Amino acid sequence: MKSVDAHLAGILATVRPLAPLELELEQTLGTTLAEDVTSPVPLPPFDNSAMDGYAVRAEDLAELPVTLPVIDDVAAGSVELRAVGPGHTVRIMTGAPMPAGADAVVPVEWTDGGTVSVRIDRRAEAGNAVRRAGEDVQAGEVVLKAGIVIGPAQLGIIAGVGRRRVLARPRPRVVVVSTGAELVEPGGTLAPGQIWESNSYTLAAAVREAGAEGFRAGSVGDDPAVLLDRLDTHLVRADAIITTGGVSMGAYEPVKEALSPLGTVRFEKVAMQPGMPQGFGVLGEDEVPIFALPGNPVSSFVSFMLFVRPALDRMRGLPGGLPETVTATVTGPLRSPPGRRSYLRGVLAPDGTVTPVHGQGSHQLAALALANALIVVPEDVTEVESGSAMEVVRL
Ligand SMILES: Nc1nc2c(c(=O)[nH]1)N[C@H]1C(S)=C(S)[C@@H](COP(=O)(O)OP(=O)(O)OC[C@H]3O[C@@H](n4cnc5c(N)ncnc54)[C@H](O)[C@@H]3O)O[C@H]1N2
Ligand code: MOO
Repeated sequence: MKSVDAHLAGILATVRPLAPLELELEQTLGTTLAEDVTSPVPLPPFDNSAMDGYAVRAEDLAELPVTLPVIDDVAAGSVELRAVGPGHTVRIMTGAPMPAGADAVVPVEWTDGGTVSVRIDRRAEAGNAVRRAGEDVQAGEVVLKAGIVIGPAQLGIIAGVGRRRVLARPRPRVVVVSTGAELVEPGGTLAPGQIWESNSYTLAAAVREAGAEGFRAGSVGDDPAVLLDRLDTHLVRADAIITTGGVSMGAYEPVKEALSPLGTVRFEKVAMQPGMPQGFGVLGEDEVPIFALPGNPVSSFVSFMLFVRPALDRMRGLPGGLPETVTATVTGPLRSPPGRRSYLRGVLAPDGTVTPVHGQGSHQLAALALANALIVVPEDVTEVESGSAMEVVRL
C-alpha cells in the first residue's frame, strides 16, 4: 500500500499554482496577492486632526482658562483653509486638514464649545491630537507583499492606497460530482435502499472553507458513460474536480470504470483509515486535476483534508502540506489497523485533552459532525492507552 505522504507528494508534484489575473477589488477576498502593492502617496496624505475640537497654537494656552476668537470652521474635505495666527483658533473636525500655523488640537470636551469665540480650560501640548502625514505609510512604501492571502483588512489597504484592481491568483473553481444509484437529493423522499446525498454538500462547503469556489454538479448513478459526459460538461469551467464513490472493489464502480481506461488517473490503496481507496490524476487538454475520493462520508471528508486541501493551497500559490497538528492527551483507549495511519474523530477541549467520539465507522457522519479534531494514530501503532499524548488535527 502507498503511504499517505507518498500519495500527497504525488499530488503536490502534479498540481500547479493558478495563473495570476487582474482582479477587481470586490473579487479579491480570499485570493492570493501576486504583486507587491505600494502606496503612491504618504498615508495620511496630509497632517490632520484626530479629534473634533479646535486647532490652536499650543503657545497660546500658557495661561488657562483662555478665550480665543474662532476665525474659521474646517470639516474633513475642506480645501480653503485660513491660517491660525497668534491668539486665534479654528474649529476643526476629525480628519480635517490642519490649518497653517496651528500645531495642536484641543478636543471640544476641554472647552465651552463656542463658535464665535471659545473658552479653553485644559492645556494641549504641541502635536496633541494631530495625525502626521506619512505616519501610517511613506510614499512608495510596500504595504502588502506578493504571496499573502487577501482578507478584509488587506482588501481595505489596497483600496486605501487608491487601487481598483490588483494582480492576484484567483480562488480555484472546484466541481464536486457524487456517484451512486442509491442517492437522493435532500428534500426528496427515500425509497427502499436509498439514502440522502450528503458528500457533495460536505465537500463543496469544505472547498469554500479552504479558500476556493465549490460547485455541486449533482449526483450521477452508476453508469460510467453518464459520469464521463457530466465530467466533460464541467471540465471547461473547473480548475479541479472531486468525485465521490465508485472507487473500491464492487461490481459497479463507475468512477474507476470511466477513468481507468484514460490512463491519466491512477487508483490505489493508501495506507490510511478511513480513506483507503483513492484515485488521482488529470483530465483533458488542460490537465485538470481530479480527485476520486471514496464514497463513505467520513472517508471522503478525511481524504479532502489530507489531499485536496493541500492541493488547493498549492493552486492558490501557498505552500501545501499535511494539516498542522497539536499535541493532546487522549481520554480513552484507541485502536488502529496495523500498517495504516488512522485519523480518528475526537473532541479537543481547551484543557488539552481529546475525547474520541462514539462511532468511528467511516459511514458515521453524525459522529464526524460532533468532532472538532482528527486524532492521528501512526502506521506502526495499533493500540493507544488512555492518557497518551497524540498528534491531533483541528477541524
Ligand atoms: N471488497 C471490498 N469492499 C470495500 C473495500 C475494499 O477494499 N474491498 N473498501 C471499503 C472502503 S475502505 C471504502 S471507503 C468504500 C469505498 O467505496 P466507494 O468509493 O466505491 O463508494 P461507494 O461504494 O459508492 O459508497 C460507499 C458508501 O458510501 C455511501 N455514499 C456514497 N456516496 C455518497 C454520497 N454522495 N452521500 C452519502 N453517502 C454516500 C454509499 O451509500 C455507501 O454506503 O468501499 C469499501 N468496500
Ligand atoms: O478506508 Mo474506507 O475509507 O474505511 O471507509
